[in-house]
Amino acid sequence: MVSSPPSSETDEEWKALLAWLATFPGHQDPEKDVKLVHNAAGRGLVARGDVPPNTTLISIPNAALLNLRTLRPLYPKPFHTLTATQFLSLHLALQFRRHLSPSASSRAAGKAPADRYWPFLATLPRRFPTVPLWWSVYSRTAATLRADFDAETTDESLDELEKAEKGAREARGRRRFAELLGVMPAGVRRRTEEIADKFKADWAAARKVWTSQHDVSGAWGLLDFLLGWLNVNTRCIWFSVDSSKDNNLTLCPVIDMINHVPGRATKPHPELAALTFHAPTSSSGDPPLRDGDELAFSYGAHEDSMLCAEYGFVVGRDNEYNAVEIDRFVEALFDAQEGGEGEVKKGVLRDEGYWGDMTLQSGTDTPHASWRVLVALRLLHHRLPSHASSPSASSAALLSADALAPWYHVLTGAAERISPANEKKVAATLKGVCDAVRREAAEGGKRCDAIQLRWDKEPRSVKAVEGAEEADRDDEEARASLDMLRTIWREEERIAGAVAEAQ
Ligand SMILES: C[S@@+](CC[C@H](N)C(=O)[O-])C[C@H]1O[C@@H](n2cnc3c(N)ncnc32)[C@H](O)[C@@H]1O
Repeated sequence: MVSSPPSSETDEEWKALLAWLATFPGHQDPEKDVKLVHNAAGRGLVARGDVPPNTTLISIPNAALLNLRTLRPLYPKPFHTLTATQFLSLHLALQFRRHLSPSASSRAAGKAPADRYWPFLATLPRRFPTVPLWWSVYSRTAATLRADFDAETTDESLDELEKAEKGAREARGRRRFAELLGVMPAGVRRRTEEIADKFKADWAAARKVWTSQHDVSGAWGLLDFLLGWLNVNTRCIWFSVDSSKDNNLTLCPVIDMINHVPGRATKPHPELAALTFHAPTSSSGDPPLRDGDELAFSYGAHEDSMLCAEYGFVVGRDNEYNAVEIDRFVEALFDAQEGGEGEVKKGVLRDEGYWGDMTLQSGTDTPHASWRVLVALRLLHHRLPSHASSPSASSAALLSADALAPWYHVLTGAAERISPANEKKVAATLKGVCDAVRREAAEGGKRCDAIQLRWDKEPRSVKAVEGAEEADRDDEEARASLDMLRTIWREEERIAGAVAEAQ
C-alpha cells in the first residue's frame, strides 16, 4: 500500500524549512500567499486566495540560497576551482552522507553541528526514478559502477548498494532500468548520453579536488554525488554570480517547488537582497492566479525528449515545442548520393552552418519540417556539375558560385524555390523520411506495450524481506517512466504523420 502524501500542515520537512527561513533578516513568510501541495508532478505550490497581479508571493533572502557566492566562504581555496554544478553537487553529496547515512568514516564529521543549510537540503528529493541518468546508473551493479567510474574501494555508497543488490527487488529494478534504456527514442538517448558524460566529468573533477585536500573531513561516494548532481540539474534557477555563464545558477528553497508549464512568461526574479517570485503581471499573457491555482514558470522552450532526459517528465500533446530529430535519416540520403556528390553537399551545409539539428516540429497548429531540413533537402536535390563532385571539392569555397547560386538565392530569401521540380522532389523525400520516422515510432510504442505486458505478468510486489511497500513504489515509478517514453514515441508518430500528410 502506498501511504497518502503529507499536506502542507503535516509535512515536517516543509515546516522545518519555514522555521529556518524565518531566522533570516528580511524574510517573508511564504505560507502567507502560497500552500504546498502534492500532485502528479510531485510537490507544487498553489495560491492561497485570489492574488492581485504582480504581488510578491515568495521572497527568499540571498543568504538562504545555495550557490558559489554562499558556498565558497565555507570551503578552502582548492575547492574554488570547481564549477557551480561540481561544487553544489559535492556539498550536497557530503551533507547527504553525513546526515542520512552516518557511518564509520563520516561519524567524526557527524558530531559537528548540522550543516547550516540542512533544513533546506532535507527537503530535496532523495530519488530520481524517472530520470534516464538514474536508470543508467542503477541498471549497473556496484562492481560495474566501481570500474566504470574509477570509484575508490572505500566508497560507502557503493558498499551499501553491494549489500542490497542481491535482493529480488534490486535485481528487478536493475532489469527494468535496462529495459527503459533500451526503449528510449533516439532524441532521448542522445541527450541522456550527453548528460551521462557531463555527470562523469563533474564526478571526476570533484573527486580530484576532494582527494587532493585534507582540510575538509567527511566522506561521500558516487551515489551521493549522483543525488547531489541530479538535484542541481533539475532544481537550479538562473542567478547571476560571476561572468562565467556556467556558474550563474543557484538552488533556492521554496521557489524550487514550482513546476514547469510551457510558454509561461513569469519567471523567478532576482532582486538586490532576495530571489523572488511574483504573481503574473497583467501584461504578461499568463493567466491570473486565483485561489488554489498552481504557481508555474517555464523551465525553457523544451521539447519532451529534453524534459525527459534532463528532468524526468514530459508534457505530451500540449507541448508545442515537441520535435523529432531526423539528422540520421537525412544524413543517410546524402551518403547514398553517388560520385561523392553527397559528401560535397554535406561540406557545403557544414560550411554554411546548416548541417545537423534537423527536426520535424509540432508547432502551435500544424506540424512542419524545420527550415534547416528544407535547406538540406533542397541542396540534396540540386544537381551539381559533375566536376564539382570530386572528393577534393569538399566545400562551398571550392565550388563555382554559379553551381550553388540557385540554392543560395533561396537561402537568402531572394527566391522562393530553386525550381518546381526541385520542390516536388523535396516534398517526396520529406514524405519518405516522415514515413520512416512514423514506422520507427509505431514500433517504439509497440516495444513499450510489450514491456508493459511482461511487467503485468510479474507479481506487483516482489515478496522479499525488503518490504512490499518499496517494491510497489518501484513498480509505479517504472510504469510512469515507461508511459513517459511511450508518450514521446506517440508524439513522434503524430508529428511525422501530420508532416507526411501535408506533402
Ligand atoms: C524544480 S522541481 C519542482 C518541484 C518538484 N515537483 C518537487 O516535488 O520537488 C522540478 C521537478 O518537478 C517535476 N516537474 C516539474 N514540472 C512538471 C510537470 N509539468 N509535470 C510533471 N512533473 C513536473 C519533475 O520531477 C522535475 O524534475
